[in-house]
Amino acid sequence: MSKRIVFTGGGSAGHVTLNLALIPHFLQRGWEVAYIGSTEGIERELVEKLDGVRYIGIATGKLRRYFAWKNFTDPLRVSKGAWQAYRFLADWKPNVIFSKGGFVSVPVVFGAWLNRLPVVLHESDLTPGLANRLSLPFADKVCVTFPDTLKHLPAGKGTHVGAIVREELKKGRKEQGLALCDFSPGKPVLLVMGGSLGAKRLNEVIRGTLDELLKQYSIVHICGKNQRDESLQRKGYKQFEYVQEELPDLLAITDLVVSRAGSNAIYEFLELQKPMLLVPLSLAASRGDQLLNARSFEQQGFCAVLQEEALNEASFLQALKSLADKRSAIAEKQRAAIGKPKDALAQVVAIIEEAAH
Ligand SMILES: CC(=O)N[C@H]1[C@@H](OP(=O)(O)OP(=O)(O)OC[C@H]2O[C@@H](n3ccc(=O)[nH]c3=O)[C@H](O)[C@@H]2O)O[C@H](CO)[C@@H](O)[C@@H]1O
Repeated sequence: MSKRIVFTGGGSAGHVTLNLALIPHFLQRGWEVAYIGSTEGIERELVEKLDGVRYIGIATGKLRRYFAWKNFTDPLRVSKGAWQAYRFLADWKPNVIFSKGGFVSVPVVFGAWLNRLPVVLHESDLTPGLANRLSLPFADKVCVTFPDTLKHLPAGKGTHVGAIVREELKKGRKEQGLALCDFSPGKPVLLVMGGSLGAKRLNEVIRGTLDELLKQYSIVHICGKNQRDESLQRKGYKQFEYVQEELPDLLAITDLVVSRAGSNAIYEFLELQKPMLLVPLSLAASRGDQLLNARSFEQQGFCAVLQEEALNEASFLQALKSLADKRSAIAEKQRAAIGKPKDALAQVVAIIEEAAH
């Protein structure tokens, strides 16, 4: 009988990306693959495009750090989701569960533990997120992207595997990228990426400084769902809500990046040697994981950082200028870092296969 694996994780693209890179590998090896995600999250849209993967949508709720009426009904939804996950795992009997984190993953990991199934977690931020911290007692192994994350895990549970960057991101074609944006060759291209969910404040600052920026750059602006501003559309400024198959070609024409500091995105830019100005999600809106990711990259000389609390049009233009001035020094550090390849994907696969035994 073929082996079975359940992937879980969701809520934002960052919690799905790695699963998307791993799934084809298991399908090619003849494993049966199921994905447990939420009924309406981004993971459903991304995973349902794949052939050969069974998608199980479960009810989900969120632990919020602020008041919302949903705080009263969400515990019921989480209990329902936990029951749905438990039932599925008991019936389907997978050999192993791989969890990428995000709020949907906690009941799945708990259900796996009740069914005595092995669980492998993955943490791509420098410090473990809440979902992974809750899942930790029920997991057999944890793979991590940043070496320093091991300090936050029980001894022996964690393995540093490094970042997994989708191969297709390295295969972009410049001519296609320029054609997609209708850009003229020659002018440097600035890519602005507000994380998989967009970034409202960053969008405002880009738009407020657009005339100034366009004097020097062509701009690709990934601004998030329903955040396009058609009135600003003009030659040299191309807006996207979210990109999928276009991303490699857009990266191929990119000279400088302005981005949130989600761990997947910043490791992708590092691998592709893009000097980057990181604007981590504010401490008011998050647990501060992006700030730690960004500071770690800054200490290694891979990027410049501008905190959202200090973000305004003047500070942004100044930070961008200083990034442009330092770009060759940054590129040098980036080249040296990626000169030491580590096959992260193969390591994660080996850890999952071992757990499945
Ligand atoms: C608001 C929030 O909770 N953010 C978290 C989320 O970010 P987020 O989901 O933004 O995560 P990442 O930056 O890690 O990953 C985004 C992924 O989406 C891809 N992408 C993005 C835009 C686009 O148009 N197309 C596309 O394919 C990127 O290439 C990347 O692979 O997960 C990260 C990893 O746990 C955390 O560090 C972030 O703090």
